[in-house]
Amino acid sequence: MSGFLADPETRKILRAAVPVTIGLASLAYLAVKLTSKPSNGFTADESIPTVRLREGESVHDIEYRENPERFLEYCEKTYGPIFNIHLMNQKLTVVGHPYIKEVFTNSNFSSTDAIDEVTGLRKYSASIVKSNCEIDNSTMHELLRDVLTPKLQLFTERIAGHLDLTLGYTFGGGFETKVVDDPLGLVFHIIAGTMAKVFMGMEIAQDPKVTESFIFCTRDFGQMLQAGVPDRSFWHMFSVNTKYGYLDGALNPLHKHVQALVTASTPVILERRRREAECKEKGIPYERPLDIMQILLDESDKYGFVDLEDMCGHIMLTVLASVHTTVDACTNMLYFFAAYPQHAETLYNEQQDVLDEQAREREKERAKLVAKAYEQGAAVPEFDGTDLDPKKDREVTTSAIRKMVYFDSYLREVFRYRSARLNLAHKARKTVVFSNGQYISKGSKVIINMRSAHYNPEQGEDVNEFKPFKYVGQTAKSPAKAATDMIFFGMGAHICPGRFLAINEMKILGTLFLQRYSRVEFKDREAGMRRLTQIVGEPLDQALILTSRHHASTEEATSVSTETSSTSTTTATTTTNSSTTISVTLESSSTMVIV
Ligand code: HEM
Repeated sequence: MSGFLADPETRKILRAAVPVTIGLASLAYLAVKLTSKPSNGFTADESIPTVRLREGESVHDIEYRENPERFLEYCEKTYGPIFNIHLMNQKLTVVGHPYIKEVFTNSNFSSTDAIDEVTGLRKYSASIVKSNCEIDNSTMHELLRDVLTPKLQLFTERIAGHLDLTLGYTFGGGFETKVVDDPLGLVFHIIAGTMAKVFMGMEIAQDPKVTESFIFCTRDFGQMLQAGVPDRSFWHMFSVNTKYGYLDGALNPLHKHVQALVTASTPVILERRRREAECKEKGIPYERPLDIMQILLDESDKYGFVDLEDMCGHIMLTVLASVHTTVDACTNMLYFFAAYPQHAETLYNEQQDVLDEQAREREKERAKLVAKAYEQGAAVPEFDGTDLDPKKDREVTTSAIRKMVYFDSYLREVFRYRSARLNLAHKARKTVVFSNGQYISKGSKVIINMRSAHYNPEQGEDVNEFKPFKYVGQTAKSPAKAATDMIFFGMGAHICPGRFLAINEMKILGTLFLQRYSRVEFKDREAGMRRLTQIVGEPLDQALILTSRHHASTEEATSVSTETSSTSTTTATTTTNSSTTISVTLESSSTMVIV
């Protein structure tokens, strides 16, 4: 797998792909950014003010791009919570606090309609599934919400294991200082592999083609959706639609990714079926593999999946919604580590306390069992290879992750702080009247002013400051909880059903990352700080410098050279903050540039 990423051609493609890759959430952004189709026009409600254009400008794009947060703040102050703007070739009504909830919770507003209008998304996605094709079908939402999320804790060990392993070979062994030029590309690789294991299962995900599809399907889909954008001629659109949309979508590039999943899964699923039948025959319980593929198999009657290809099509659609968004959120989290190192250190201290406590509890358990055996005159129990194996004492477990309440608060604040722009367009299927009497006429589009929810002065005086631990101890303010002051994952019937998985992955990745690196810095701090509030889908292209925890305790740590030195391998023993002695293998003693 690391070989796959090390291939320079692949890395080039990946880097080029990243700015245009899309997940469902960023589709909304692209939908307004990339369209060449004329907008249907503003709502007919003339009481909604249209923001005045600057002299010599015919749209609001330049002013918005110059400083989105400042532009929105000015508009809110001047025009109130609801106003019209002409942005990205669209006539949009911006809806801000306190009316945002009325968009998310009214089924006559559809974000998929808004995306579909400018990308033709539905045609392409419907062509890779055979069941559940009707508009607004919520099969995957229900499956993720009702079946995956309750089982999420069972995935922690697998996620942690994979992340730990891949962090090692993508970001490096973890004990050198490095310049990572393309953190997004590396996180893409790490998260796509993790998702492949959660979605497809351990055996199927071993096939490198599966992870490749998890990485590249989003890029291919994004490129396809943009295919008709620059040229609006009838014949151009005709050829684009023929290629991708009609002929049953035969040339839809998602098909090859679905086929890759089908090919990798077929022998494994047949074997699972065989084992299940065998267990039934022998009257012994069948231990169901833990992955979304198995969930789909088990629920196929309920949800009407037709065959394996259909299931892989459904998985592929979920991959489009999940991988890029999670990669983006994880990379953005690393940027916050770089922007506010003092807070990252607080997170590290919290994890060490939690893991120390876990280790002490496990030690107590072992001592109890030994004492009992001693009392009973039995042999002293061996713990190696059992659940209480001392080697597992400091593993990142579900209960450890749950106890990291500073991390929960941190993530919520990252989500709040970063989302300060316009996002998530919705189209009105019928005329919708807001509680203040203003209305959006049928066919018009609204876009959510995330800033007005997340930077609302009602949240406290310091909304412009990043205060990551202000929610500690407030269970109602968990990062997954939607509220009028937290709409990072949307709200209402379509709220992101994968948010618990995404947050789990972020906490595990963050924990393992901070175990390895004591310092994360931007190569170009000024440019990096500007990336903190990028919305999902905009490029996160700032290089990071990582200093290993071990390295930080040596003199070399103070200087970061740009040269690559020859590698020497030494085995050493070091002591962590938690006073646990561990053996480490040190490779290369100075800076490496990962390209
Ligand atoms: C940090 C990562 C993620 C972010 C920021 C994110 C964000 C979002 C947002 C904003 C929406 C639209 C909500 C709305 O319209 O109200 C959404 C929908 C969705 N997300 Fe996520 N998401 C993430 C991760 C995931 C993951 C890991 C999965 C799957 C395991 C997933 C599956 C979905 C699905 C299926 C929908 C469509 C829900 C519907 O229309 O009913 N997402 N996501």
